Amino acid sequence: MACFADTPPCDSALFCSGPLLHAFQLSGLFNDSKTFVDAPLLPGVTPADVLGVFDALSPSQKANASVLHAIYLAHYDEPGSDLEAWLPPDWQPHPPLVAAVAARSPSYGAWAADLNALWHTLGRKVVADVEDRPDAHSLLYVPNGFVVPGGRFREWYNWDTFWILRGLLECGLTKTVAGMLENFGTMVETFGFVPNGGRRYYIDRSQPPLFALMVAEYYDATHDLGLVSTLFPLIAKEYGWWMTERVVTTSSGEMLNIYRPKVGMPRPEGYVEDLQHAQGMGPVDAACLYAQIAAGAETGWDFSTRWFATGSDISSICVSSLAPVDLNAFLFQTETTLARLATVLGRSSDAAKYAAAANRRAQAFDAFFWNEAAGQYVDYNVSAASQVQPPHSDFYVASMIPIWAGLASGNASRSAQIRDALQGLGVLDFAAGIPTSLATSGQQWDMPNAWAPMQFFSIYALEALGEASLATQLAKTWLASNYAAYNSTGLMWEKYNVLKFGKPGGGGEYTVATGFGWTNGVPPHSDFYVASMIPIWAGLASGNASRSAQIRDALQGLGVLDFAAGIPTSLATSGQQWDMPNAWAPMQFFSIYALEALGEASLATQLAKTWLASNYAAYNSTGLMWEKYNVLKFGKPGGGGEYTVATGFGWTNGVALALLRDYFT
Ligand SMILES: OC[C@H]1O[C@H](O[C@H]2O[C@H](CO)[C@@H](O)[C@H](O)[C@H]2O)[C@H](O)[C@@H](O)[C@@H]1O
Repeated sequence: MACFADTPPCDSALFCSGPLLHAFQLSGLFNDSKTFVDAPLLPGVTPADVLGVFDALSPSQKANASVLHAIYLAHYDEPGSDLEAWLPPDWQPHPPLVAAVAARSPSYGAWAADLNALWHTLGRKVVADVEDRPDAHSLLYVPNGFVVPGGRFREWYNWDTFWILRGLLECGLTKTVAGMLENFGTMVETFGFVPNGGRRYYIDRSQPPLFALMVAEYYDATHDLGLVSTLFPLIAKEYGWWMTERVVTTSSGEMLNIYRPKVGMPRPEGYVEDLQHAQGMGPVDAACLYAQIAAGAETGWDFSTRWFATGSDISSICVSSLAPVDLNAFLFQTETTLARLATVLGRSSDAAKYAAAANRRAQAFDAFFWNEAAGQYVDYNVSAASQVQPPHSDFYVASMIPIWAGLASGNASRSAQIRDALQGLGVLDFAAGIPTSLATSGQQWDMPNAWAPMQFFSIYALEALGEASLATQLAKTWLASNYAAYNSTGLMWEKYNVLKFGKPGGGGEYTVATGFGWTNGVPPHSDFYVASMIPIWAGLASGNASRSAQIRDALQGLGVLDFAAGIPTSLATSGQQWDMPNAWAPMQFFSIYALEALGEASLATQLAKTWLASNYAAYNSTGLMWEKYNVLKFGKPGGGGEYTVATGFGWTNGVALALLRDYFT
């Protein structure tokens, strides 16, 4: 197994490795390891400034959370403040798809209209400061606006973008798609590949390669040969990267692809978790483990028993010795697509070269990945020179991906065998979609989670098998479950529970996110309006423990309790005063006592203290109490709307006095 001791994910002493990162991540100041590494430096602050202040601390100060918190407040801006809300310029309120769906089902038509409004909520652009001061940000600069997944995933993601682009194209946003493809082109120019996501802490690894397929989707929707001919050398370059940096040669001489980032340190965005996984290990074993954890993230399946040698023990993760069935199917599709685009562009020798590569890979699929006894395509263990005997689950949904890629097409007996195997395993019989695996491990890429991209592959795989009615049934079940969850929560979710119709999934390192790019939908403008706290303050959820926990999880998933200066009015940046980034005193009041009513006293205390501290900082620097405050900028007044922000200020003072009584006496 490859190990790369002392190799950091990137060369930043703020965002990727080093004593400062270590101290802050272990300080307990952040609920999620990703928060700290998403915070840029304030304007005027340089990496040398903050590193200098940190280096001058004594060892005990470096371990003191209050000291670190003060340094954080003085030097760092809000996580995500270097991304601005961006409305795609080609967005249209009534795309033809919505009318077509509405004609068959008015309720799904209304839902599709809401999904089209996704692009309002999830559109982002990188602010100019990221280009001007790249070392002050973990965000990577890209020139064009893009669409993010949502929740804690504030930046673009590599393979998520394939489904986001599909949705954008369905809604007619071809210019936006062109811009996002150009962004990826700049990534390949810089790094040789598209990284995992738009942060420098992701540049040590990629994700399942779908860039060529994204370009093909765009070409099929627009026939814009100009952009395709610009991007062709870049998708070819990225394919070359996979064929040199992520390849092994088997003892019989075939080249198979693997996931293998060259890193030997914890993931900055999963720092605390990775240190915990390596607890008790010596430095060499720990470095090997970090490489395998990063490889797990590169698979997009982070994490799953699919990669574990023992049970559900993540410390036994061993990814790089496997040639994953889905990665090799994606590269088969990449080769096929490169051949097709080369033909369209009149590059006949390239077309022949990539068609030959696809042909070789199709043969390798039969030799290495097809398991006759199981009636499935399975991962191949290159180190052991044998197919993986599923240690934990008789089924991983990755086995559907070669079928989607067309590798079983035209083979009637194999198609029937696969269908029988799927029916025998019962994986098409679940209440809410096809499961990720049959192993219940607590990891997010296992039972009971069902992910949108895996439904997509499975539905089109069933079509490719000639099983149209099974495909339709799975599509309908999935949509019905998404719709039920949307109706009851007003949200689209990152993943769903395959056992519980209409319920979100869970497990893994972070609270299930909402948004959500690849699931394709959100409510019209904002995932959250603070008015939703008022029924809770009024006691309408009191005494209902499961609903209270669900509300808390939703608030945490949305990240609305993580802002620098209180709870925001909404997540929509509209320029109106009752929207982001404004925080109003009465809404803090309702929210704080709503959290108490949920039984979340420590969250309530934290919000009360944050709000009072921000009021107090503003008072200290301006001598004034303000009508509203900026939730992104600690100690600063708010703005927007029809008039200049007022001072005085009646209800701000009343709320402050009430909170001082309840939380400071
Ligand atoms: O912070 C933990 C991990 O989060 C990401 O992985 C998950 O979300 C991605 C965005 O939707 C998705 O592409 C991936 O398949 C999910 O497992 C991130 O990509 C990981 O690198 C990161 O360690």
